[in-house]
This record gives sequence, C-alpha cells and structure tokens, in this order.
Amino acid sequence: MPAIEANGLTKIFGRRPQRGVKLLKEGADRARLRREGLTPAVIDATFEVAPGEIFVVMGLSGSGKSTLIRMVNGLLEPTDGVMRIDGQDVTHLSAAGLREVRRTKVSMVFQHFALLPHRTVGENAAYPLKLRGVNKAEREARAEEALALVGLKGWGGSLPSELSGGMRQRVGLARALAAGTDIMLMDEAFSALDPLIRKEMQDQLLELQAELGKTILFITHDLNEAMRLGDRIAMMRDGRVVQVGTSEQILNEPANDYVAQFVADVDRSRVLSAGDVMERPVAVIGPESGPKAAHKLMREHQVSSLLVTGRNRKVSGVVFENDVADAVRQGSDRLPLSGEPVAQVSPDTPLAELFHDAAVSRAPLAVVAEDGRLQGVIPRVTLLSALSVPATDSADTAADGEDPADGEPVLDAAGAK
Ligand SMILES: Nc1ncnc2c1ncn2[C@@H]1O[C@H](COP(=O)(O)OP(=O)(O)OP(=O)(O)O)[C@@H](O)[C@H]1O
Repeated sequence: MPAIEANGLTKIFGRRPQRGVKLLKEGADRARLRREGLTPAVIDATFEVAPGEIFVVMGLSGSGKSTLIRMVNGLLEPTDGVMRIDGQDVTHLSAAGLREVRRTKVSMVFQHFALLPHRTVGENAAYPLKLRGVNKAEREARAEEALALVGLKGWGGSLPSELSGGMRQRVGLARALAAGTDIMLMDEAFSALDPLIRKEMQDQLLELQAELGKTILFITHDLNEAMRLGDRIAMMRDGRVVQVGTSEQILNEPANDYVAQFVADVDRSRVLSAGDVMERPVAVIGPESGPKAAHKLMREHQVSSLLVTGRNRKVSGVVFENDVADAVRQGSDRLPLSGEPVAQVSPDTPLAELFHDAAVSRAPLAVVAEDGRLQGVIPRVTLLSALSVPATDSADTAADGEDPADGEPVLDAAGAK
C-alpha cells in the first residue's frame, strides 16, 4: 500500500473554485481561469509514494509545490481529487481527524524553522511531543535521541541563539524525527542554507533515511538537490505534474521539451552512476578458455580487451588483443593474462568518480555487485558518451532491472574453443 497517494488532486484559489474544476474538465487553460479570477495552483496531480521512498517534488517558483504539500498534510483542503495517507482518505477530514493524522502519521520540516527562542534546543525538539501530552521523561529521552541522530548530541541544553543556521535547521529535522511519524514532509527544508552546509544536510538526510527508512516527500526548486536526494522525482509545471520518474529517467527520457530543457544543464557525471550506464558484459571469457576462443570473441565484439571471470563471475583479470594474437601465433593454449589490475566499482558509484580509473586503465571498468559478481562493464567510450547524448541503450539495460550478466555468452573450457 502506498504511504501517500494523490489522485486527481486539484487546488483552485479564488471565489467559487468548483467553477474552475468544471472549466478545467471542459478543457479550459490557466489563462481562462485567471480571467475568471481563479488561480489553479495544482491541477489533477496523481502519484503514489511508496513506504521508505524519498519522493521529490521539483518545480520553479509558483509551479504549485507548496500548495501540493499543504494538501498532503491537510493544511489546505483540495478543491477536487483524493488524498490518501496509508490508505486512509484524508481529503475531507474534520479538524480533529486531521490533528490525529498529523500526530500519528505526518510531520513537517519547513525552510524557515521557527524555533522558540527562550526554550532550549532539547525543549524545541520535544515540542510536538509536549503538545501531544507525552510525559517529560519520555519527551526528553526522545528529543535527545533525535538530536543525536542529526549530529547535535550534547546540544540539548543550549539556546537556539547559540546555534548556527545549519544547526538550527538540524533542530527542525530532529523535531520531526522526535515526533516519530513514518512520513516526513520537507518544504524547501535546506534551501536557506549555505551550499556546503546544504550538501552536509543532504548527506545526513540520506544517511538517516538508510537507517530509519522514513517516507519522505521533499520539495525543492533545485534540480541538483532533487537528483541527489530523490528515489523518484515529480516535475511540476504550472500546477501540473508533467513527469514522475527516477533521476536517470528524467535525464534520459524527458517527457517533453520543458523537462529536457530543464535538465540540459545538469551535471550528469554526478547524477548518473555506474549502474545507470554500464553495458552488458559480453566481452568476458572464462579462465579455462584458450587464446583462440579469446581472439574469436574479440573479433566478434570488436574489442581490444576481454575481462576474465571465474565460474562465480568474479573478475580475475584482463587479456589484451596483442598478447592474445601473440599467444595464438605461438600455439599457446593458455590465456595471456595481463598483470594490469582491473578497476572494480560498485553500481552506485557516480560517474564523476570513474574518470581517474578510466583514464589510467586500458581495460573497461568492471561494475561488480557487493558479493563481487560482475554486473556490467564500462568502456571508456561509454563513459564519455553517457555525459552528452542520452544513453538510451544502457538506460534500457538499467531500467529492465534484470541482471545484465545473465544469459550472456561467457566462454569457458566447455564453450566455443
Ligand atoms: N493562498 C493563496 N491564494 C491565492 N493564490 C495562491 C495561494 N497560495 C498560492 N497561490 C498561487 O498558487 C500558485 C502556486 O503557488 P505555490 O506556492 O504552491 O508554488 P510553489 O511552487 O510552492 O512556489 P514557491 O517555490 O515560490 O513557494 C501561485 O500562482 C500562487 O500565487
């Protein structure tokens, strides 16, 4: 069951907003509604956020992000459509019902977090618990735990004025964590921070997420932030969700020209990772194979090197064309393994971190799973082309979600020799 589910969610500001819904359903555009004195802030938004997912809503100022998040936590009532939290329809809840949802399910972190200046950091973090009537001892324990999670261990007794801006924003995060809800809504939560502190907070959020598995709906107008944080991203324009996808899908398969232009300047080397661009490891040979088989495979795939893998698909080395040709000429039946190490990287490694290895290594980079099994390869040319033209083939490989190594012609002693 999705943690958050929006179905046809629409919010129109102005008098008699239902008129706007009707007009929209009749095909009217925003300008038409504006002439009627209506502002369609969110139009027909439909998406699901899975439990444990970081779902980023991304769009320029005025695209409707804040309105959308305010409907999720019940600060605004939708004009049309349905919003469900953990399967419960919260679209038209009473004030008491909404309070209950906020108390138990959803907490929120804002851009400018209003800390109570005369209360300690610990009391600030524990504030929502106080409102809920949680007893003092438990409040303090939970606040302390939450402060430790955001790197503010030992600061509970200080006043907000003693903290830097970044630290205050951490208190906001701690407050949401102390509340103990499974869903956290973050509205431009890091946008007011200096770039370096902002990056630190993003890292921390990713760490916390890995540890706690919260469902996070994160709003930002910063594409790089969206791409860094989001498991998936919803791109909004003029109140509509124009695309929902992983950062890799948004980069390589933009739904329209607007999205394509938007992502044109993204630093692809930081957004795409090895797993996104790797190719099927076809140029791979088993250790028992001989030089003739290696030579044949190289010709077939027009490559100048082959990775050598054992039966467990672990990479044991590399052979190069010249050495293989020599071995064939000399009638040798042993693969002429090169002494060169093969760079092995995890599928999560950003492309930016692959350049050094790619530059110093003649062999393609080996992308290996945690258990060391070969998942794919990245020849230098693939790395370079991934940075410019959308890498459609490799994107398909990654999107399939299958083990690209399976079913490939890995030759060994029993194979074509
Ligand atoms: N209470 C309101 N009354 C009337 N119009 C509103 C109201 N709140 C928002 N709007 C309008 O709805 C549209 C969407 O605004 P919203 O604040 O949701 O966008 P946003 O993407 O969050 O922008 P920003 O990043 O600047 O906050 C805008 O045209 C805005 O002027």
